[in-house]
Amino acid sequence: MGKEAVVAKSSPDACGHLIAMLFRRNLLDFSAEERSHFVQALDLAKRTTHPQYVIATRRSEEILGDDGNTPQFENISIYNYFVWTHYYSVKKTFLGPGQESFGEVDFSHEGPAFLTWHRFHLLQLEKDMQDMLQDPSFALPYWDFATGKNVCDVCTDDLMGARSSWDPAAISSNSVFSQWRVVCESLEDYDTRGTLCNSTEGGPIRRNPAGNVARPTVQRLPAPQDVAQCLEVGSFDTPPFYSNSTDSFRNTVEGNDPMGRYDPAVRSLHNLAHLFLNGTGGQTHLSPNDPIFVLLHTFTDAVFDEWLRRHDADISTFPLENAPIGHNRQFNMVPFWPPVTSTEMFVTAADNLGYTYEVQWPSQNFSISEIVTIAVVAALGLVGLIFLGTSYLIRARSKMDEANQPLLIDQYQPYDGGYEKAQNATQPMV
Ligand SMILES: O=C(O)c1cc2cc(O)c(O)cc2[nH]1
Repeated sequence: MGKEAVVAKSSPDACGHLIAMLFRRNLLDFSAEERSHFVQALDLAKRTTHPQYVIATRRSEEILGDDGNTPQFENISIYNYFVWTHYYSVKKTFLGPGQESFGEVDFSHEGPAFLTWHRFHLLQLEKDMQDMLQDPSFALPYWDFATGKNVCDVCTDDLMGARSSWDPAAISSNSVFSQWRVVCESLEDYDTRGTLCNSTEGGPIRRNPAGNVARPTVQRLPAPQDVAQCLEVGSFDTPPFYSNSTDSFRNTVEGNDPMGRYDPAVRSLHNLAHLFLNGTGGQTHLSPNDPIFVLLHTFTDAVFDEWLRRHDADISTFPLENAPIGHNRQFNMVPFWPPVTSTEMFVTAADNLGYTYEVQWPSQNFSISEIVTIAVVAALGLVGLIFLGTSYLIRARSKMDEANQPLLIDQYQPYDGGYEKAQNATQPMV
């Protein structure tokens, strides 16, 4: 059995068969042995040719090559396939030589399918790694990036790689990730020649957490309160189902204003975590090349799953139509094969997908106005209690006084010297 997962229970799938439950855990809770096993598994995935998929390196118009007889496909490693699918989903559309490529289509961001797309992306990598390791209990861990801090706590040499002492934007040579080389970095080629990313590896991963001095707002990670607030947003998504959707859980967790108000300068949660990494992990066409991407997205998926659980997985606000291209709920998510729709991924993971997260969710702090309201109500209540208590005491006291001082009772005969008179009557006269 793999070290990452504890298979403690099973749940029935759609056909009623029992399936083992995978536990996606916090990477920081891993033992030294589990950490090493996970890092080695990622490194093996980077070096192992994908046993099922090849990638297209030219668009459909040129897929048979210059001679019309040479299919333009390449083998690719399991991890680089994960990078390629993300690149393909965000790539610009080539409109022809000399024309600017069209950048308004994004199949995996800025729309309702953001969460469902990345959920399937992770499931595919997890399954590929299980098969590679011949270990069905292998589970991806997560990085709880909502620390509110300005440090990357998983950036250590036993995990995702510390900062190099020589170059602040490089990974320490003690980490295997310093040896990784990125794919899909030839943007110029893709956009001006209409080629597609191929399996050729280029430069090293760049990463400089909290190091973007030009943009102070991305020098600190999201806070736990951001997660708590975002889980309160009631609608999954709202028109226009884009990056300016207000009161939308999807848009909030994706990383616009936590309360769903759109402000192009504001980045939070998922987007902020990407930009905090400040390098390969902050550029959409490249970001999965930095393996922190996997952990950032498992945590984002954990927030999604918690939202589905708390709000009873109501798909009614996931649009059937009018979402950006590729984002309607019954569309196949590009470029996954076999075809899969957002609807299939819009389900609670434990009951339907065979995995769950071990997370302690932050509780919602009260806002200033809520604190003032609570204080006023509490003060009024206290005054009321004091008033009631005092009047009760006064009444009780006066009742006690009446009982303890019978001489004050009206019916009692007032003192008229009768006792002395009677006494005197029985005394013999001297
Ligand atoms: O600027 C952003 O908000 C931003 C950058 C970035 C990179 C990435 O790979 C994503 O998946 C999202 C994202 N957002």
